[in-house]
Amino acid sequence: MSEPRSPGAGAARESVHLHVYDSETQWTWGAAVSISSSLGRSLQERPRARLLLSGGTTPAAVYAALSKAPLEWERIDVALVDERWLMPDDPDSNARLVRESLLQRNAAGARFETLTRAGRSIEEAVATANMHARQPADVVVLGMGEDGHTASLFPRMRDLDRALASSAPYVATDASGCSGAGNWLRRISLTPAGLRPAHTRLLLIRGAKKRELLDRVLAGDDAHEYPARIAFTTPGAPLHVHWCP
Ligand SMILES: O=C1O[C@H](COP(=O)(O)O)[C@@H](O)[C@H](O)[C@H]1O
Repeated sequence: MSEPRSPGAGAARESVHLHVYDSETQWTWGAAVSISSSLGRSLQERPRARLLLSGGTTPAAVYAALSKAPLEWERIDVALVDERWLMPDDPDSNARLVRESLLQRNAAGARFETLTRAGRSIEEAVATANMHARQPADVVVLGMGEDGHTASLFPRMRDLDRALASSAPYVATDASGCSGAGNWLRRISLTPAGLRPAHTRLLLIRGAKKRELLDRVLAGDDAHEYPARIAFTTPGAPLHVHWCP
């Protein structure tokens, strides 16, 4: 890892643990076992555990592996790190991805909170998400786009400042002007304030491009350049990065 630019930033990077796997299969099972172990520990300590999941193209195999974990899934609340302003059954929604990959097999009995719901405005959806977020997350699974975004916090996004500085766990975002957001500009996203209380943080990434990007992300601390930096600059739990080629 690069030399820290300040004692504070260095301390944050020291709390990043990189788990490297040789193959996608090992990565899938390594990450799934890590999430499952954390949830199991939480269930020993509390009546319910809370799991926040990202969407995108990376995590489906891990979620499918996790769905086979022998956990008391009826005691687990599954919610989303972020969502495109789409209904939960839309094929491009993160909710649909989680439902089809995780909420199957042993995990079919988990309680699932979507961020969007028919007939609900985006402001109402954010208010409901913030109410649910009063229960701190046990495990947060983050992703990172090739532009360095995480959740729905995109570089140069119009209201990135507001989202990064927000004291609310979730905000509505407008990703206009950020090509990484694709056709989905209106979104709901976890903020650093929402990430902070989580007991366990994971970042799931694959491929050479994202490994190079990770090095650049870890070499600085400005979340405006790479919002994915909130994963390790936000005070709280260490970050476990799971990567395979
Ligand atoms: O838009 C999103 O992208 C990120 C990263 O996705 P990936 O396809 O590069 O893995 C994801 O973490 C986020 O939940 C999603 O809404």
